[in-house]
Amino acid sequence: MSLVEVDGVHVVHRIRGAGLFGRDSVYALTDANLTISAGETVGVVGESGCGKSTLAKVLVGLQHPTSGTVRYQGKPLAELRAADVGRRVGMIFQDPSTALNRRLPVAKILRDPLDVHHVGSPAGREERVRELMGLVGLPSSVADAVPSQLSGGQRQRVAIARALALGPELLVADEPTSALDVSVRAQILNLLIDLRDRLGLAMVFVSHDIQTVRRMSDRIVTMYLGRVVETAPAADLPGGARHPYTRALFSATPSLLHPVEPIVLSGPVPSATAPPPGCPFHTRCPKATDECAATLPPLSEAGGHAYRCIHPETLTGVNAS
Ligand SMILES: Nc1ncnc2c1ncn2[C@@H]1O[C@H](COP(=O)(O)OP(=O)(O)OP(=O)(O)O)[C@@H](O)[C@H]1O
Repeated sequence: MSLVEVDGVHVVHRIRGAGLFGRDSVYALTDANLTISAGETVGVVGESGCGKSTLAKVLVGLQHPTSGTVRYQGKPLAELRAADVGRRVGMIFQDPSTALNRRLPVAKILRDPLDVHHVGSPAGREERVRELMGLVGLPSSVADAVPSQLSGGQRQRVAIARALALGPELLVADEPTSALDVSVRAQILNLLIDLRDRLGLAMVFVSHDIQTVRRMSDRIVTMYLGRVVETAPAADLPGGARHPYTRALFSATPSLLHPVEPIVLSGPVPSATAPPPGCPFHTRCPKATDECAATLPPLSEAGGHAYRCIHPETLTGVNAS
């Protein structure tokens, strides 16, 4: 059985706008389907506003689906108690400065989830806090420090330790390094990889940095305008990308090891309040035809690779490494 199943999830926000009764609908996530296996790392890529964070929040229960279901080992997330959610999934946010309570010392931040969910004895919780600090490489000397007394990298280590406090099986990391100094990004990435491997965690890794996502992930999900448009084994990318948008994302951040023919996209991403009919990508796609504008492409699936495109890219084989 899969660890997590995202089944037909839609998230629609109602905002003040020009629509009916002065309200607009923002289609943040449309018919998202995804399974995550135990121990698997799934990378999520796409331009700003394409729904990556919404998907991440849906996975941890911070965003309720407008429709559709998220299941953990077959149980709907909406029916799980908070402690059970915490034992299944932890989340790391982009900016540890805003994600941590700035008034609390590190040890208290890490003890809070254990206290709230009555995990073990008080002495056992103290021991668990020491263990968590060791796990993320924080010296015991910072136990009484508040977040403002720590470096950005140390703050993100605290956030990671807190996400692990209840022993989750899945870690959802939403741009975990983009708010950090370039010099500490690699350290935090290496820490995440090390923890994932030591603890056997599944991971959802959201990032704009497609080359890092490719290196870290088993599978890559490409999102465009709230839709999953391609899911592919990371090892098949970029040369095996079938959706032109995935190919375009890789071509925007070229790699010497994995060269991709440049694809220039026309125009901006359409508004999420009025996604175009048919294929959501057709307004910018160099291969679009009238049919693309008329009909949402069906899902084509083979060998763990799925995409929605009726004019898929041909395989270039440039990904061999
Ligand atoms: N609370 C909200 N109310 C209204 N619209 C929202 C809300 N949250 C997200 N959106 C909209 O939903 C869409 C998807 O947003 P989301 O944050 O998931 O994208 P993203 O891919 O994570 O972007 P980024 O890479 O910039 O973080 C965007 O159009 C965004 O403006």
